[in-house]
Amino acid sequence: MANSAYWPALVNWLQIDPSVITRESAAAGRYLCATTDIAPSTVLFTIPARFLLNSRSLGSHYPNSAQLSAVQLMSLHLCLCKPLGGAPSRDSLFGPYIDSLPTEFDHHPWEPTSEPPSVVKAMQELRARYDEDLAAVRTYVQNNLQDRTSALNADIFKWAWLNVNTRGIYHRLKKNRSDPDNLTMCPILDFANHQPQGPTMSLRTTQAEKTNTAPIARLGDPITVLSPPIHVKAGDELFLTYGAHPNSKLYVEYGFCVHQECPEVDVQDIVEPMFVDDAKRRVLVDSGYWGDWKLDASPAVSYRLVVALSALVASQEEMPLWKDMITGEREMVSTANEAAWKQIVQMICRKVIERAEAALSSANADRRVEILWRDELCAAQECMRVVSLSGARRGADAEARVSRRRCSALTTNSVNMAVEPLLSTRTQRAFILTVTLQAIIVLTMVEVRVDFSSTSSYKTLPCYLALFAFAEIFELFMAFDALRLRNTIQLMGILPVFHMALIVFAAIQIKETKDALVSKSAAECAAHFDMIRCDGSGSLYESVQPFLIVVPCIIAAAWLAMMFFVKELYSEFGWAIFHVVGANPKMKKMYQWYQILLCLLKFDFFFFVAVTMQLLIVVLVRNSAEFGVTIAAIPVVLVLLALAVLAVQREIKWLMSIALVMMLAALSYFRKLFVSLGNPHPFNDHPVFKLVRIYEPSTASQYATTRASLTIFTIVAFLLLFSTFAVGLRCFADFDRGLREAKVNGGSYTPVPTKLELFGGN
Ligand SMILES: C[S@@+](CC[C@H](N)C(=O)[O-])C[C@H]1O[C@@H](n2cnc3c(N)ncnc32)[C@H](O)[C@@H]1O
Repeated sequence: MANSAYWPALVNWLQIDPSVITRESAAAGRYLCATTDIAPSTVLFTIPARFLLNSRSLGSHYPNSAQLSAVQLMSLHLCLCKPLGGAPSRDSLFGPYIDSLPTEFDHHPWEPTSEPPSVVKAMQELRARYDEDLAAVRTYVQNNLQDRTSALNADIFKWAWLNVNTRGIYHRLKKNRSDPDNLTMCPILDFANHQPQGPTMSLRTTQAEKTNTAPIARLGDPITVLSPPIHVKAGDELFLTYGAHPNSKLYVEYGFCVHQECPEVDVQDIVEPMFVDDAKRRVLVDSGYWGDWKLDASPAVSYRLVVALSALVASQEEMPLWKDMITGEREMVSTANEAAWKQIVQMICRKVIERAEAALSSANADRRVEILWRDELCAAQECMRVVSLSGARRGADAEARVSRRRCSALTTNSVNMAVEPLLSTRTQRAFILTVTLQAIIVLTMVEVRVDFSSTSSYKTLPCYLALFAFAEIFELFMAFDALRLRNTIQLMGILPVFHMALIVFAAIQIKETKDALVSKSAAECAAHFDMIRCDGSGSLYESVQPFLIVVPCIIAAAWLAMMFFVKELYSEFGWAIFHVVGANPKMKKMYQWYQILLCLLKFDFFFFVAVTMQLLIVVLVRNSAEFGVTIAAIPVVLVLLALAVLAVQREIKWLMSIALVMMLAALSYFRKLFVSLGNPHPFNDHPVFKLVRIYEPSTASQYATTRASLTIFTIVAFLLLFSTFAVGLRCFADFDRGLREAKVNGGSYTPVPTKLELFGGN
């Protein structure tokens, strides 16, 4: 039958009216698309079990079919029933379906041409699987179907086998979930092309899968296909995700490549020859870490490769430490060992880059092969960048320390919690030194050189200085904390945002201080000079002005230096995240939200204290009820913040719920305070605060600066708390999804499956 006529015959045979149809494109062959607008996750069609081509539906039609695997039996049936010479298939069981299959696989990669070595190896493995199946089917036919031996043509068998391999999907038919015979071909669904990300169709969980047993019905369960979880318009293509496969696998198993965000390279062909020591090879084989070693763009090196290379460079004495590492008892063998394997990784990267560049410079007729080489180049370049930033520079230091460390490393059983000990790299030390130095200089100037004791009536100035000193100490704490936790988000929060705000705040204070101090006109000062209220020679303002100007300059210079170090630290900490939660992109995303929340909670603390400080120093009347309420609020809020940290770290749902509700209450508190500050009228009857003094004409000028800064601080505190609440909800949604275990287990690195491994192929 002509291939274009398959569709009416197919739906007629299936006796369904699906809201989908097939179309054809030059790039991806036939594909499924919607015939009408479709609501999210709606049933598109159901294929009854008798129309599914698998070991159950075929088994009873072949004698001793248990001698064959599902792939072999399905391939045999297709081979015997292939439509020939333009006529329809003569198969009474699946004829209309077999007529809808592709007529040839000319473009499917079969003989290696100029693919990367790991792809060539995968192609050879696929061929070995094919040869084995062909041999098994030949034996079976000779023993059971003697009259059909001439029908077993190798070319036709290849066509049949490739159909099964590219169109077979997982379908529960056996007792054991991992039985390779849980495989079927499903009419209509098998027109769906692959899309690695984004909303795709899905299959309703079958009864057998729900009860985790073999299906009760003789032919198994039907397959119900659901539309993507979004609105689909008529004419839109409907995709499936075949699995989270790299291009090498898509190419070898399915014959196509797609754009990959995070390509990877299998480097077994480079690493294997490095193991000249048979004993180490055996250790890796016995522990299950032999092979499947990859470099990728993120996080750079697969954990299996880390384990293998650590063993490769470990001395005999270090092998017990290596064993502790793979059982999760320690993070790494030693700093020196890590530096050494990272150097080998760089060497591997160089080799991959060289060979990829050579392959890409020679014209390649096949676009797919070009993509495969580009993936290798991209993954190796990115890996090289990350590893050289994180390891090479400190490799030299580490090697110098190696002999000293080796003895102690061998005698200690302590678990290394971090990738590198705190402050062990030059970048970390330089970063913290910069923050500390600028804090010391600024604090010294603020506290020692600028004596405002004589201006105690002007509360604005001591308040500003107290705020500034607090901000410097807070920044120092945050910097240490970010390094300790390898928290890149916190680093970003400190630098471009917080430190920049400090510069602006310091710069504004030059004018604010002048406005607050110099209240007499030049004429008044000429008549009667007042050291505090006048400007000019001998005045207080003249003595503090140089410091007011120097402070923002120092902070700005420190900002530039810190920017440089943060860039380096960012790459260095990429490793740490990998060590904490592994390579899984979903897990990394969850970890990033978690880091953002912790960071926001710390900034909440700062802004809460800053607002409270200003209220207590300049606004509230001592001995008033409001003063007491504000003092009492301090421990409550600090406990709230601490509880929120605990709740998110341990994923305690009830505690997190309480923390979120309290955040909402605190938001309304800040909103009220903000409304009060924005109101030009006095607040004698404000329920919480009496901000009267700030607006009284007699004292208004003294508090002008504080009013502005208090308003800004209140807005920022409100926005921060609001963001904390929103991010808190996001993190709450991630509770019980494996992040806590990943953090606790640290070095287990078990990849969490992120996509349905739907289509066949191993
Ligand atoms: C299950 S079939 C899908 C229907 C198929 N296109 C057809 O013409 O019958 C799988 C095959 O579709 C093609 N394919 C699927 N997804 C693709 C994609 N994203 N890009 C290119 N080809 C794709 C490949 O040839 C693959 O082996």
